[in-house]
Amino acid sequence: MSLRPELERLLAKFGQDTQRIEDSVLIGCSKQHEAWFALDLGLNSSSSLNASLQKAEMEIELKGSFTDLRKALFQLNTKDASLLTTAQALLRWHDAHQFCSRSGQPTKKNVAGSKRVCPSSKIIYYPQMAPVVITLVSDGTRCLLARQSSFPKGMYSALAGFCDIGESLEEAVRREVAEEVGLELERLKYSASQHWSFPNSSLMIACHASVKPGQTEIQVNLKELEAAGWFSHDEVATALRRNNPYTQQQNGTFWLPPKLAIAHQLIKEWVEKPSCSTLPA
Ligand SMILES: NC(=O)C1=CN([C@@H]2O[C@H](COP(=O)(O)OP(=O)(O)OC[C@H]3O[C@@H](n4cnc5c(N)ncnc54)[C@H](OP(=O)(O)O)[C@@H]3O)[C@@H](O)[C@H]2O)C=CC1
Ligand SMILES: [Mg+2]
Repeated sequence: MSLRPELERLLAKFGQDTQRIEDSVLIGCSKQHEAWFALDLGLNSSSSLNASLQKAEMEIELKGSFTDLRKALFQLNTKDASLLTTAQALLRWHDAHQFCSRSGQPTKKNVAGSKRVCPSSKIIYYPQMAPVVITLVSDGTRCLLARQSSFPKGMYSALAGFCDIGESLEEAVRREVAEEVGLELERLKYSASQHWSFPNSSLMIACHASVKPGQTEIQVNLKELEAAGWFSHDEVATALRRNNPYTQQQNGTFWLPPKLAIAHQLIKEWVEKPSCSTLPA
C-alpha cells in the first residue's frame, strides 16, 4: 500500500509544500520488502511560534507526541533505534550539504538519498561519519572509567576519542589512552562497533585493552576529562545492576551509560568476563 497520498494530505493540511516528499531518504525495508523512507517535517526551521502550533496540531492528527531524540532513542528497541539514528544522521547530512564546495552551485539528492551530485562540477558527495575509538582499559582486576564535564551528572564511561587522519585504529586507541590518562597499553582486542549520532555521525569502534599490572598510575588530562579512576569488578557490576540513572544522581552514586550505548556493552562484556582484555586478539 502506498502511503504517499496520505503523506501528501498531511503536508498540505499543515501548510507545507507537498513537493517536500522528494526530500525523503531511504532508511531500510520491512521483512515484506516494503521500502521505508524518512522525511524531515521541517518543524525546527519554522519560526518558533509556528513550529509549536504545528507540533501540537500534528500530535493530535498523528495520535502521538514529539519527544527529544536522545530520550526517544533510549526507549526504543535496537532495530527501531537504528532506523531512527539512520534517519536523523542522513537527513541532517543532506541539510548540511546543499551546495558544492568547488562550484558553489546547489547539489542534487539521488532518489534514495545515498548521495548528492553537483550538476555543474559533477562531484559526487557521500554521507560522512567520523571514526571514533572507545576503549575499556583493565589492569586485570579493575577497569578504568572516566567522565567529561559535559556528561550527565554522575555518569562514567570508557575512554573515547576521534581517530586522526592517517592513523590506524590501534594507533588511535594507544594515542587516546596515553593523551587522556597517560597509560601505555599492552594488549588490545576489538569488541564491536556502533553508529552514534551525537553530536554528529560517528562510527564508534569499541576495544578492550590491558595495561601491565605494575603500570597503573594514571595522570588525568583535565583539559579533556573531569575525572578518571580505577573501579573494582564489584563496583562496576553493582552499577550495571542499578538501572535508574535518575535515582542514582540523587543518591550521589556513579552510573554507567544506558544499554543502547556501546560503552554499556563494552563494560558489561568486561564484567561478565574480566579476562576479555588479556586474551589474544
Ligand atoms: N556511544 C557511546 O557509548 C559513547 C560515545 N561517545 C562519543 O565519542 C565521541 C568522541 O569522544 P570525545 O572524548 O569527545 O573525543 P576526543 O577525546 O577526541 O575529544 C574531542 C575533541 O577532539 C577534537 N576532534 C578531532 N576530530 C574531531 C571530529 N571529527 N569531530 C569533533 N571533534 C573532533 C575536538 O577538539 P578541538 O575542539 O580542539 O578541535 C574535540 O573537542 C563523542 O562524540 C561522544 O559522543 C563517547 C562515549 C561513549
Ligand atoms: Mg575523549
